Amino acid sequence: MLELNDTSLLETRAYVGGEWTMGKETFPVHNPSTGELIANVADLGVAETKHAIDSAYLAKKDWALQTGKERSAVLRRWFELLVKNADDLARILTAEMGKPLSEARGEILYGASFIEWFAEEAKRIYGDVIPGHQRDKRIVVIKQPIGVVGSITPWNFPNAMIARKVGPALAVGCTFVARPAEFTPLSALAMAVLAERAGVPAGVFNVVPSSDAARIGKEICANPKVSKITFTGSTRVGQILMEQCAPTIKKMSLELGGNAPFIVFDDADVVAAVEGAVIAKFRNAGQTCVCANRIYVQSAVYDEFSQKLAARVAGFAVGDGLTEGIVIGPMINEAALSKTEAHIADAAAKGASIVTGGKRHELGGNFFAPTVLAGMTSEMLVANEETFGPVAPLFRFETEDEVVELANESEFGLAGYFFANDIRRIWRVAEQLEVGMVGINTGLISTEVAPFGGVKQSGLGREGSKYGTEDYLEIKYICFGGVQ
Ligand SMILES: NC(=O)c1ccc[n+]([C@@H]2O[C@H](COP(=O)([O-])OP(=O)(O)OC[C@H]3O[C@@H](n4cnc5c(N)ncnc54)[C@H](O)[C@@H]3O)[C@@H](O)[C@H]2O)c1
Ligand SMILES: O=C[C@H](O)CS(=O)(=O)O
Repeated sequence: MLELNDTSLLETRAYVGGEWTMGKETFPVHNPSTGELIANVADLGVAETKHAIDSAYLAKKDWALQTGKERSAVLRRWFELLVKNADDLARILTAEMGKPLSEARGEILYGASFIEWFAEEAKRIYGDVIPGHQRDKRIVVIKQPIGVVGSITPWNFPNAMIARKVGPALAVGCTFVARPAEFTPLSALAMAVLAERAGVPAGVFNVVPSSDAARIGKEICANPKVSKITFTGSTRVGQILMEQCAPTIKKMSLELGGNAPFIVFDDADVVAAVEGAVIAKFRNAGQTCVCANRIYVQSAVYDEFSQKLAARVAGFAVGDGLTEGIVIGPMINEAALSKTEAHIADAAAKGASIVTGGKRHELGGNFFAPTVLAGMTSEMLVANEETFGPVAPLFRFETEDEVVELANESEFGLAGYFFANDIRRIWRVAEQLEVGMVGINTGLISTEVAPFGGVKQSGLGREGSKYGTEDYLEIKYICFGGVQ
């Protein structure tokens, strides 16, 4: 049993229209570290999902009529409760997702920071006054909430990926129906417990756990009362959702897959680059959308970098995320392990060498040994697909032009990183990388104050920052005639 200060945060019922309901069915949630059953959670179907959407639709008028300051106060209270309960929320998150407790607590505070940020932005949704085009005309532009937002989110950051969406949505006056990943619904339900305590009105925030992602997703995409879909997950599912939203022309925000290049130039601080690679690659056991997926190292520093990185990786403590000092927790499931194995096998078959790791961990279960591969080439699966596991593939390169071309050889464009000190090179490479976000001499770029998002097939729109409300607003142009 999970040791919580407030056991009421381990909620297994769905939250719809301000009511907690167990529905007719349940589905199990297991701990990926131990395989143990954590809880059986309400398994809502299409009818209940429709009811949640109806509840959000009914609630949207009054919520939008509240002032930004009134909505801000509610979000601020929610933020304060999320922080106050961070330890319990982190334990729930680690239990259902597996990441080390320190990372889970970091995610809770990161997620809360979006609620805090958009509590502030709620008061600053400005319009425009535009000089009239004719003497008797006066032009005003106002911004209004889009309406009901449907949200579908992944298991790897089960708190922050919802917070990054529900924060701006509620701030501007939208209402929200969240369908969390089937592996990790408990974090979303705990957020709903605290939202209710914070005074979020009934129907404004709804959580619809379900084991049938495709069926519930179809309802959310097709329902005409839903005005917008915000999705975080794989590019493959993002494409499905785009097709399903076409008949009703829904607005969409998509935070999709990545294949981040991580480049170490010969003028880099190699020790700093190793630490940057550790965080950019192995955070959440590599199960992060902005993880370094390809590590390019210029020849002159290749041997030093690979030796230092391998030594750090070989020393990682692997185990249950609830255990103090663990750096690498379990992968989410067998499919994740198999994909990681397949990428390593493909690389080895094409000439790569395993510097450390390279196989399932001796702990068994969902644990995988943190891995460094050398001698990588562009023909390998790892170069072209998102591994989403604790594998650091090293590619050697000679020139700046060569590595920029290699880095951009991907249909993905979420994040990219490089370590260098020549300011002219830094500007050249930062401007040329075909990504939405660039980390220079750092492996950790995620923050609520900056616009998070990608280009190419990594998504549409931005989350966080002053730009984060735009995706939840409609612009209305009002023309006053006859003014003389
Ligand atoms: N860009 C970002 O901010 C970001 C953040 C986290 C994860 N991701 C990406 O997400 C992927 C890993 O997460 P995942 O395995 O949960 O991705 P996924 O696309 O398999 O699942 C994401 C969510 O969509 C649901 N889903 C799956 N099939 C669906 C369907 N047909 N219709 C409706 N919903 C469906 C899942 O149940 C889950 O809740 C990686 O590609 C990663 O890069 C991106
Ligand atoms: O998986 C990617 C998420 O966006 C996590 S983070 O925002 O990079 O921390």
